Amino acid sequence: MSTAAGSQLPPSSIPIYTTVAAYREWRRKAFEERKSVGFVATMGALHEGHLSLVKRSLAENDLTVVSIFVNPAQFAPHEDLATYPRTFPQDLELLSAQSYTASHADSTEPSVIRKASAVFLPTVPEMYPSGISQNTAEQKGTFIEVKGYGHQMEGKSRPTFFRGVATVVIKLFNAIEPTNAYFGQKDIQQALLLKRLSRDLLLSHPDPNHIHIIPTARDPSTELALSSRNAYLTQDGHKVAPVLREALKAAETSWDEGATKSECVQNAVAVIETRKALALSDGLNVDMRLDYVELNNSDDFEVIDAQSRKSEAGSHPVILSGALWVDKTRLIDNIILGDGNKIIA
Ligand SMILES: Nc1ncnc2c1ncn2[C@@H]1O[C@H](COP(=O)(O)OP(=O)(O)OP(=O)(O)O)[C@@H](O)[C@H]1O
Ligand SMILES: CC(C)(CO)[C@@H](O)C(=O)[O-]
Ligand code: BAL
Repeated sequence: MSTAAGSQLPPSSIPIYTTVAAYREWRRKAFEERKSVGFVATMGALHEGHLSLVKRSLAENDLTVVSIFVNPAQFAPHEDLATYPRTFPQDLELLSAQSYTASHADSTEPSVIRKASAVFLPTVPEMYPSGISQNTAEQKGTFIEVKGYGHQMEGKSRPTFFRGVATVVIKLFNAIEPTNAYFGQKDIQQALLLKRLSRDLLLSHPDPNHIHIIPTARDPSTELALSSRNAYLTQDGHKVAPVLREALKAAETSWDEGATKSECVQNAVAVIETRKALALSDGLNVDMRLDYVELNNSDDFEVIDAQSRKSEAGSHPVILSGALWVDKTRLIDNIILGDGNKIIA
């Protein structure tokens, strides 16, 4: 299949658009034909987590667009932009293999097999016409901040992260004009913040109710949350990485049993400390550093009170989340306490 601009792209059964102008030609036809467009934004190095988003989009939309763009603005200068895994030919193969059979309500009509309709693969200058520095003090041009919602949780450790995410995602929404967009629960703060961005900026493509949060896909045997950065883990790193999920599960159990927030966090930390000690005695060559375990209100991301308990929170969703460094890999994970159905849908 020919591509809009690229000559060095691998052969693909899915059209690849590298410019906004070429993509818009395609999108115009979809508008004219009144086709719904589902959108999955990614940074590539695709895995089953990304594919679960693609599957949902294929099931719920006539057409599905996947973007692959490693966004410099969301990486701080000391972070891993240069080494972020880039596996485009493999990504295309995985995407090409996804399909969904849509049957008509009227059973006399033949069913339709849906596959991803387009890949949006822009260059950095295409997305940042005014240029882009990872150093926010040097940046010029237009940036988006969702004030008050980007400094807690992940934003505490990555202060410029959500500015970079909000900026690139508003650009992607403007370019793609999706009917529906799909984001993963693994990055829960990101997904909720993007819903807020859509609400605050009165977006229609997508409106906040058409931004969907999909449960975290996990390794079936260890429950480790799938993540592109897991590719950085060594063999020993893989052995200890599931402990973040185990720690969060321990905190969830404590919460359900009526413990205070502060006791829940202590229990999670204890699980990680025990695993660290075991790794040492087993002679594993691995460096584990807990970044945080915290419980935050799902509305405003503020930290909940140390003495809060489940009985006070009721069914209102609280985000139990954590980040753990295993050598150079920063793992994140979360569990929604309370009524997760108010968030994940
Ligand atoms: N395990 C997962 N389950 C469901 N969705 C996921 C999972 N991992 C990532 N996603 C979602 O896929 C989308 C693209 O994410 P991204 O390309 O950054 O992948 P990633 O695996 O999260 O990478 P990273 O290692 O940088 O965190 C985001 O909406 C993200 O939340
Ligand atoms: C949403 C996103 C594609 C923006 O670059 C990225 O933050 C991600 O992959 O989660
Ligand atoms: N999935 C989050 C992308 C990032 O950490 O940059």
